[in-house]
Amino acid sequence: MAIEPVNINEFQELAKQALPKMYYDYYTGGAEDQYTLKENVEAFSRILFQPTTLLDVSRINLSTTVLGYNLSSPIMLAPTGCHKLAHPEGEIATARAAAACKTIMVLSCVSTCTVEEVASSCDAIRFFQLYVYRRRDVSSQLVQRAERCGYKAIVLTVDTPRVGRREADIKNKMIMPEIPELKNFEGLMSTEVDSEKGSKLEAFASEILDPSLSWKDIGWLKSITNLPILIKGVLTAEDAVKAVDVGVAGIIVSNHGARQLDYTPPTISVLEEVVQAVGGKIPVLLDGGVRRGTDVFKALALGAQAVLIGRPVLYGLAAMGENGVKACHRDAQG
Ligand SMILES: Cc1cc2nc3c(=O)[nH]c(=O)nc-3n(C[C@H](O)[C@H](O)[C@H](O)COP(=O)(O)O)c2cc1C
Ligand SMILES: CCCCCCC(=O)C(=O)O
Repeated sequence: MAIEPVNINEFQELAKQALPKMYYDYYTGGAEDQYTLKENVEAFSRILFQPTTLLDVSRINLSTTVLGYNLSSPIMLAPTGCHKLAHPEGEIATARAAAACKTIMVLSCVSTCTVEEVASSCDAIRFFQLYVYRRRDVSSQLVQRAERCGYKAIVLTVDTPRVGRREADIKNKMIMPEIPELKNFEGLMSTEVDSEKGSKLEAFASEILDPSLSWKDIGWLKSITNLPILIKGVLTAEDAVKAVDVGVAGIIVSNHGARQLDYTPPTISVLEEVVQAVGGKIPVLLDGGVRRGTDVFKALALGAQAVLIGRPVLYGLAAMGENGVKACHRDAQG
């Protein structure tokens, strides 16, 4: 009889068995020495509890709200690219799991099911994650499509002026943009990459991502959408204050799962400074290394409104499709 995984590390093992090495390496890897990758998880382990006792815990309610939406627990699904590399149903399976778990799914703009396909697949609460492209018209069309299909917020990722140096992807000549196609771009922009060397993902990203993106562009983004905007990739009090000043609706403390700049601090270690700088004016969320309910509890205790999980979703999806995502969401609650 097959053994039921009981935690996210066991799901990771199953994902490793299920996936071709190139895709497993893409999902699991971080940038360069992967120092921050390890630290994202280990920094949680260094925070210990000193519990008081004899409190009535017979009735526990894990539910919370994010931007006014009710969630069954404070664990959302982070945007991650290309779910069809993990499972043929791709982001549709993930969205159905989000609906079943009553949580928010943030759809990556580099998804393998379109914004529209995901929207019509179920009634999950969906946010749309945006990269800003050199072709601003492509970014605006994606935002407008998301708005038309009922996505509730735009999550602007600000830590990716280029894709980080992921050495496994370089060795594997990671070919994610071509197989399968990045369907949101169909009819808008070519996803073909003319490069024989290294990571094709990196080459593709350098061609299309706009490295000039800066604070003034928040005004541009606000001018093309009525949706609330969250900024994903804040790691300092200074940037948190700027985010409040430009009028965004929320902040995600994130180092992109340690896939961008290596040697950034683990996210849990900077959460408190960001929360203090924001002073309760907007919600602060966190992702990076969240693998257990105790991690979630630590993030909430340090001021996060909720957390997001990235790789755990991909491991669940690769291992068992929609049911695997549901199980990983449950396991992240502890
Ligand atoms: C395979 C993979 C793909 C990702 N793709 C995106 C993306 O398209 N957009 C984005 O903003 N973040 C992306 N991320 C980063 C996640 O949103 C999130 O910040 C990170 O995975 C959280 O860390 P965790 O994996 O330790 O939970 C990706 C992460 C992974 C692992
Ligand atoms: C626009 C191409 C870049 C896709 C990067 C996906 C991502 O964020 C990740 O792999 O991490």
